[in-house]
Amino acid sequence: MLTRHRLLIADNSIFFRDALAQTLMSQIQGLQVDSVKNCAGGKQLLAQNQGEYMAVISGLVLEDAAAGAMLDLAAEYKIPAIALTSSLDRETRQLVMDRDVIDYFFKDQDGLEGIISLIRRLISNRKHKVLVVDDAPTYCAYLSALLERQQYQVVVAHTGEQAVDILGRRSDISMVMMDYQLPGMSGYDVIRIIRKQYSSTELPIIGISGQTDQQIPAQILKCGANDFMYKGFTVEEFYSRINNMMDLLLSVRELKDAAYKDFLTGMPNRQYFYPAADALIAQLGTETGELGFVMMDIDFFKQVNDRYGHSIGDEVLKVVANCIRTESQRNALMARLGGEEFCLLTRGVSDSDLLARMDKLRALISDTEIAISGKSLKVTLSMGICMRKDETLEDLMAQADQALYTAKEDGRNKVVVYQSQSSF
Ligand SMILES: Nc1nc2c(ncn2[C@@H]2O[C@H](COP(=O)(O)OP(=O)(O)OP(=O)(O)O)[C@@H](O)[C@H]2O)c(=O)[nH]1
Repeated sequence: MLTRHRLLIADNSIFFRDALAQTLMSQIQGLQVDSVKNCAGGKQLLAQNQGEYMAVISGLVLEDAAAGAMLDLAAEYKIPAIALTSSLDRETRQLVMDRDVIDYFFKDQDGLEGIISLIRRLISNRKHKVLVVDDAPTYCAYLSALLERQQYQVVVAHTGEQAVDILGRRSDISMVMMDYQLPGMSGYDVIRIIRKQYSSTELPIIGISGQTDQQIPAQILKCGANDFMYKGFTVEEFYSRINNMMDLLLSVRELKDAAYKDFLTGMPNRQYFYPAADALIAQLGTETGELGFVMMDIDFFKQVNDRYGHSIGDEVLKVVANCIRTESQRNALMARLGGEEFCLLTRGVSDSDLLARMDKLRALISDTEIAISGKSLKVTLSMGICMRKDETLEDLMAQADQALYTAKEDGRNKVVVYQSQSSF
């Protein structure tokens, strides 16, 4: 479902207002923009639509109010404010920075592009949690307020032990801001512990220090932090460093997605699957937990391509992948191994449960009417299952493959469980 976001623009120039609103709406999906020419109009909309606006973009000077009035109004409603200005002399810059604005832009083409990327960033920031680690509650509150103004979600820890505990329990933290001087476990120790679990591109850490000792940044960076700031930073420096770090994180995630996700179905690909499956099997170690491997293959898929064309074949692959995803999500590692072949590795699912779930999936696919470009078709899926303990991935796959071969030989649209020679 598309999430909707709403913005308020206030500016004297109808030309700039309209250009900005149109460009933003055309470039950012799901964005709704209201625009007003003065502070009175802005005041009315803010009162009418409380809790609706993700940001206010306002000219510094509006025709009916003192300079910066609309930005102050946005701050009263706790809405991030972005200033528009035609000049940036020392006095104007001070006027902007004295307010709770998250950024300022010139009213020109560069400014327009800057605003678009900032709004995109704010929308993206909403999905990210930053862990702030500082023993001083007032400083924690200050950092949290700065981060929340950029729409980040904030999680707070007051000691190193708390930070380690939070990161051990939840993997949804995107970045850590860490004061190095903490009671008990030091910031250095915490960073070293974090780095054993997460690399610097998986979880960026920005070290912070209230002391001006020049040894501190070097030591923090050597322990594994990505960046460092002294507590006397300016707001612009703070946002630049945070945003640079978030850009790095997102670029790495994009690269990983491109390398490990099948571009057609969005499922993990074989490059992702093999090491992840090896790790899952190794984790099992001496534990006595059931391990199941399912090899799946769409029946007569060549005929689908031959009869309906390759692009419809692609759509069929997506539909089948979605069925596999929704029916197999619990305790499973799944992948598109290639072509019309998918696989599933389960852990801790009993033999009878796995067989029942796979048969339900088989029935779901054979019953699904796939409607594409005015055509309607059905496909079936054959599956081979191997349910064993103490097997290597290679053995599991070979045995499931053998069972899949039997399912195809027996007429397809079947789930066959591998039987070892000794059980005959
Ligand atoms: N549309 C589409 N077709 C693909 C893709 N990858 C592989 N194929 C096709 O999948 C078909 C697989 O055909 P076969 O291996 O002969 O198997 P089958 O027709 O499914 O027959 P059985 O497996 O024996 O039931 C080939 O025609 C491939 O070209 C893809 O990404 N998109």
